[in-house]
Amino acid sequence: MGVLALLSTIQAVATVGQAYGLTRALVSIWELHSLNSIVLPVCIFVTAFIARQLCEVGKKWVASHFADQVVKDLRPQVQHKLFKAGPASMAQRGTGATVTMLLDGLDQTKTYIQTIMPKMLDMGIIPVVILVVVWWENSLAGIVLLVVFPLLMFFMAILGIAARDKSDKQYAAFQNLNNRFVDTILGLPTLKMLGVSDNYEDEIYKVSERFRKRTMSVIMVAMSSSFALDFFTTLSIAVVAVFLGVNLIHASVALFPALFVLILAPEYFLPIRQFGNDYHATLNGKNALNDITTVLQTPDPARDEDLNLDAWSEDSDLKLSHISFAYDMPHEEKSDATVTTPHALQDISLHVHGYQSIAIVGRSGSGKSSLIDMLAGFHAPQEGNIVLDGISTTHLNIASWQRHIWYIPQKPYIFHGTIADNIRFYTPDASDEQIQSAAMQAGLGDWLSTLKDGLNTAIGEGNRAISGGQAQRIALARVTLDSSREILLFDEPTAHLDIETEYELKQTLVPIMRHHLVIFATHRLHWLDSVDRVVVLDKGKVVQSGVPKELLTEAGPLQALIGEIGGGHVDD
Ligand SMILES: Nc1ncnc2c1ncn2[C@@H]1O[C@H](COP(=O)(O)OP(=O)(O)OP(=O)(O)O)[C@@H](O)[C@H]1O
Repeated sequence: MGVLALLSTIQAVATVGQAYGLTRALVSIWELHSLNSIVLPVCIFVTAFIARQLCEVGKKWVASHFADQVVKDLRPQVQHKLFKAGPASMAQRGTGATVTMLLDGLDQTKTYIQTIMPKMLDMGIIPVVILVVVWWENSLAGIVLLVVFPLLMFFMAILGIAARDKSDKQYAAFQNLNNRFVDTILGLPTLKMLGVSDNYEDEIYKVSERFRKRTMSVIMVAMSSSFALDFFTTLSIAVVAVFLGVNLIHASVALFPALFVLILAPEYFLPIRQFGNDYHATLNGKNALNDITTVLQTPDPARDEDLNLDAWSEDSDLKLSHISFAYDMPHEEKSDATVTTPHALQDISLHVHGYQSIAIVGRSGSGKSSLIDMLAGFHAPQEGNIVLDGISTTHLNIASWQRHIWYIPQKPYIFHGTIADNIRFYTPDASDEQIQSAAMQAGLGDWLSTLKDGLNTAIGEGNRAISGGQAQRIALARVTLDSSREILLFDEPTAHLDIETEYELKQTLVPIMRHHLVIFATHRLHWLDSVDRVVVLDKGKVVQSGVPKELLTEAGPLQALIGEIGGGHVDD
């Protein structure tokens, strides 16, 4: 910043020197002096011109270097913040908007910083230096310039506010477009299957049209603003010129000061004009920077690094008391005071002790995944209390708790790499034999024998596609590979498996359950024979809880659920 300010000051002095040399040379020629008399002014002009250009290049280099460094620092900070915020926050922002912020947004921020910062310094330094010189030469011309400048700033601010409002809307439309686009790409198989991909194409077209119109309206404001700025500066220069011309005619001012001031007048307005033009051109970068700053300023979810859980053993204890939780409202609904989100979990009390296996069942939307996510520490309850091994805490985002957890979501993520890499993802030191054995245990044997490269087959984004069931088996293989974690949280661990494969996997999972705390959400009620407890959820509340055998004999919510589903699968 200091270097940029120094270069701007040198540039201001060089601009004055350039105008001085030019004026001196012109006046000498006008007054018919010898050619020798213009050598020095021309040298001054050329030196000042070169110095000015060098300053310009230097400023660009420094600003680009600075912007590079800022973006280099920002990128890991934003990533770290997003990782800390967890999957719930990502779901709320939208994948498309997040990816755009991290890729295009950071590049736009770089352009914004490297363009606007030197222009702001120029605007603050160059006109002041020129004004002092003009005032020195002709105080009345100085007064004209001084009066016009705040007026110009005022116009620029008004137009800037109008452009900013439009640009905010355009940026929101851009984020919406990105989210829609990613949504459509991810949902393409469903859209094709339902035969509505054409409708979605129309929808994307409409959203992109909206974005186009908003972009056009930003460009309109930017163009009118540039026009207004140019008009007013030209008018101001004309006023100065007329004023000097009249004084020249009346011989109340000499030719040199009049010409010198006239040549300097456009230079006085140049920084503000350049700032105005670049401000509009970089509004997207400004919005991206705001977006990034908002992410960075979002308070981290409460995380307890101090609460220490050495291990989960047969004597360990977890008590949730009167827990309630509601998801954050989507951004567009936040401003609407009449909209409230219903609680996903309400007044939940749950006592878990030692190596138990607990099935959480309920209709779709009853809160099973939300409860599992809360146990994994992704959501902090808004009400209620949690006591972990005798220590009270308001949430389970606890480093030492999460170190003991295995969490398998409904759709386990498969990373770009080989099957073996994916299995050893959380256990990087596992040997090939251990991976092979974990793969067999998870029921991957038949599939692997059909693959030419076996465990070394590349899968994940852009590689060989795999089925949902295969992804879940890989996730289960990760679990069997790591015996150091005693708590298993599963959200529909067998949702994508056919009943025969599920039965095979059940044989693998049931022995694991005996020496682990296993809590899993499931729609498949045959698991009830293998678990110690079942918790029935309905509309976010625990409506029944107990030993499955006992609950199955009495009329109640579990019976009603079984009645509804008929077979072994609970669904609406
Ligand atoms: N990210 C989210 N933002 C807002 N509301 C959500 C979010 N995720 C879930 N919900 C809402 O919270 C409630 C509970 O959802 P949850 O996914 O926990 O139910 P579930 O029993 O696991 O359903 P399913 O069996 O269909 O997976 C539902 O009303 C759902 O619409």
